[in-house]
Amino acid sequence: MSAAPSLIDLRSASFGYGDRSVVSGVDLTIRPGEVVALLGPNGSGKSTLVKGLLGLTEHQGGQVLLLGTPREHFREHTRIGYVPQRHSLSTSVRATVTEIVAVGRLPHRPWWRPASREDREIVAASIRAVGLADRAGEEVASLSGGQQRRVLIARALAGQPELLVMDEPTAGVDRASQVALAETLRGLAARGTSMLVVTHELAALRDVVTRIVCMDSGHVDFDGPTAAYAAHVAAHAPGSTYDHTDRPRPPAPVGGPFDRPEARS
Ligand SMILES: Nc1ncnc2c1ncn2[C@@H]1O[C@H](COP(=O)(O)OP(=O)(O)OP(=O)(O)O)[C@@H](O)[C@H]1O
Repeated sequence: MSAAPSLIDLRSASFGYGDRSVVSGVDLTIRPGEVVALLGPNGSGKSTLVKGLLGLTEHQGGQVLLLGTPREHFREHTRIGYVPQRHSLSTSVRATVTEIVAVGRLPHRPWWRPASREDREIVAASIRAVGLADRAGEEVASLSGGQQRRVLIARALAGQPELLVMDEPTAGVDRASQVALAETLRGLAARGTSMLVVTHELAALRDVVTRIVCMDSGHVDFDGPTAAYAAHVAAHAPGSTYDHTDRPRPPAPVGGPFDRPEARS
């Protein structure tokens, strides 16, 4: 086991809304350098879990440590970047890519101090990291949904987080943007960026992910390396309702878990 301090540490954690518990009894540790894919059927509680650990849904039980600090006392929110689900930029926003990404630097300086040269360099590097350097001066409203998603990832990166949490970054965008987003995440992983990625499109991230965590009905039912995930999928009878995508399940697994046709389309 690595001696590096954990970025996320959940012990029997439960999250929900009001009186309703959605996620319960979750143990999860994420360490620096890991790229964890969080999978599970629709409604299994993936978003509730990531929002819960970030303090955006109710913490109903167990322990939640963020960078070693209990969630209730954690104040350094820029150390964990978050790109929420189905979030894109309003087409009515008249701002350039650079201006939007620069917002990610704001928590790092007093409101009255103008951006420093270092701030500007970090913003430019964040835009390069998502492959949008050639669009930096353009208005975000002129970009596709997938490109806007990359702008939001760049904005999170500009905060120089130690962990990047993304809720379905490749969902609902065209195939070309999915490929570009996967390329973006690949580049970040190569630079050692730790990530927790909720996804249904595992195939797109096959060579990026180091570990898979699966949820079912509010519980973690698998947590292990990508190679072991194949056996987990195989253990569930073909044709059962067990499925980590919202598309029809094929009659039998084809090749490895990453090669399932429904995950590729
Ligand atoms: N704001 C909310 N208030 C009350 N219940 C909610 C809220 N958001 C989600 N839920 C409920 O929590 C359960 C889990 O939803 P959640 O969005 O966490 O699942 P998910 O695995 O992320 O699903 P998907 O893959 O469709 O995004 C669902 O029954 C959902 O109706």
